[in-house]
Amino acid sequence: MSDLASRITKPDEPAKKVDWAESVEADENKQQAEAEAAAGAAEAQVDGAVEELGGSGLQEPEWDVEVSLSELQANEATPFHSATQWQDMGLSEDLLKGLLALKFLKPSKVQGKSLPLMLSDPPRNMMAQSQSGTGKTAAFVTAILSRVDFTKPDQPQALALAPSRELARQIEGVVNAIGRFIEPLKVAAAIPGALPRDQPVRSAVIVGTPGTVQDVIKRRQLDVSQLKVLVLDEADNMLDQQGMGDQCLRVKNMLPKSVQILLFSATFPDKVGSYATKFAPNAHSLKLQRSELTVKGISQMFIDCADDNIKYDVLCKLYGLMTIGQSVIFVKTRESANEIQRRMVADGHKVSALHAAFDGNERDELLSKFRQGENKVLITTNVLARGIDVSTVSMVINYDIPMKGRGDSEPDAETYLHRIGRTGRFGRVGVSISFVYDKKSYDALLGIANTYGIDLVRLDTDDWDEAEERVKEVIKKNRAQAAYAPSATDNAKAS
Ligand SMILES: Nc1ncnc2c1ncn2[C@@H]1O[C@H](COP(=O)(O)OP(=O)(O)OP(=O)(O)O)[C@@H](O)[C@H]1O
Repeated sequence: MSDLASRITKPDEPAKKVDWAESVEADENKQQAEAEAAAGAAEAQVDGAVEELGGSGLQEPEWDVEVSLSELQANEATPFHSATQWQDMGLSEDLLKGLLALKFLKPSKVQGKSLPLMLSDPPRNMMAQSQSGTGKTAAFVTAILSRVDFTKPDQPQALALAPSRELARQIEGVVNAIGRFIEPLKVAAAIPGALPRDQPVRSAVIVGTPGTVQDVIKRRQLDVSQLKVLVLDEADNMLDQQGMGDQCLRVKNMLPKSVQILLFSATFPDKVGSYATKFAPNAHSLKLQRSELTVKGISQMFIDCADDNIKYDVLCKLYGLMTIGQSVIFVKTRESANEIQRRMVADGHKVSALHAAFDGNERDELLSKFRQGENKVLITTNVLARGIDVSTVSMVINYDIPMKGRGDSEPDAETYLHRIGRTGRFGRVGVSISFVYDKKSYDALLGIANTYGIDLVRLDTDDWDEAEERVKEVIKKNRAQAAYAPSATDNAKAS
């Protein structure tokens, strides 16, 4: 393990022996006492947890609030800071009201930078990259709602495509939430089973998956003659030639030539870069360096399991931590998702599985229960790796390291980044734990760590008390103060 060792940070504190149940109880009491003090700061952040965005509407657990969102947004070093205000962007009153009602008090960096470019006239294409959980959805939804002419509410004018039905539904929710003061606002979801067959789509905004959208256009259910904006969320995934690239191109070719194309993702690997440039020619571009891609609030850890069987035992040991907040466990196949769920349930744990073999309604219901906090642990495949925003997710487990290529020959660094990005949303902290168990999985994780310059923390399973304490500490911190605090040199420069 010498190579990975150079990327590994060992926990620095000495192992602390604590009784797990006692420490949780003590922490709960402390949290209650701290809750009131923290309330002011906590109030500054309401996001995917709010009912309007499909969340439970409950306040998040009163974990230690390390730093308020307003402090985080004031810090230029974070992706949550913007030099501009919503009020400077020429948005309509209704839109401003919608953003502020969601307590989106200030734009994030990607919002502040991309919106003026997307809204400039004549419209120009845009390719925008920003870390996971930094508000790309609100950026393109605000652009869409600024471009639509609401005197023609039945006329399709904007189309957003996403790689999964869950993400399309989520974006539909964000359009309705940000546009709640716009009258009349009509949004349709073009996902399998959601649109009545053979009836025209009478909505100004359509959010869908590429296959279904292609079908409804072909069947002349969707009149695209006046479409002004096309958004591809998770654009690198959507344009991937091995996946949905052809479908997206066919959809684009059926739209008016003048359509403004907006591509958003946290990752734009070189491989799709040139294709994306052809798909959205002459685009404004906001790009990140590879080293900027990891979200600082996510503590990335790994566990070296002796063999494949041990992975399951380790997972069960982690169960107590998984249910402090909410957790997502990523596995390679639907079959292993089912199998792990079956075993865990038989062993007395409450977990659900969600993958593409379930029918649409079942998938909607499962995710809705997870958003509401009814289910705390979700076992899934890459179908939920991208875009899904549940702010109370505090832990992501890579039960299988994501792989791609023929015969899973290469590590899938982009998918790793998207998977771990299901936690640490908009400045929160979270933990990701990746399991390695043989040379292939070890080399794959090393490759990913090298790609992004990640310092992985190794969790020592010989000392569970210490491992648990370490993870629990991170989960309980509501904000990433340490990670985003300006360094001493930054302070010196500023003064
Ligand atoms: N300006 C803002 N102020 C406060 N919260 C915000 C703001 N913009 C977005 N959020 C919240 O941040 C969270 C993450 O946003 P979003 O899902 O758009 O991230 P993303 O960049 O699209 O992530 P991903 O790359 O994973 O798709 C959401 O819960 C959203 O409600």
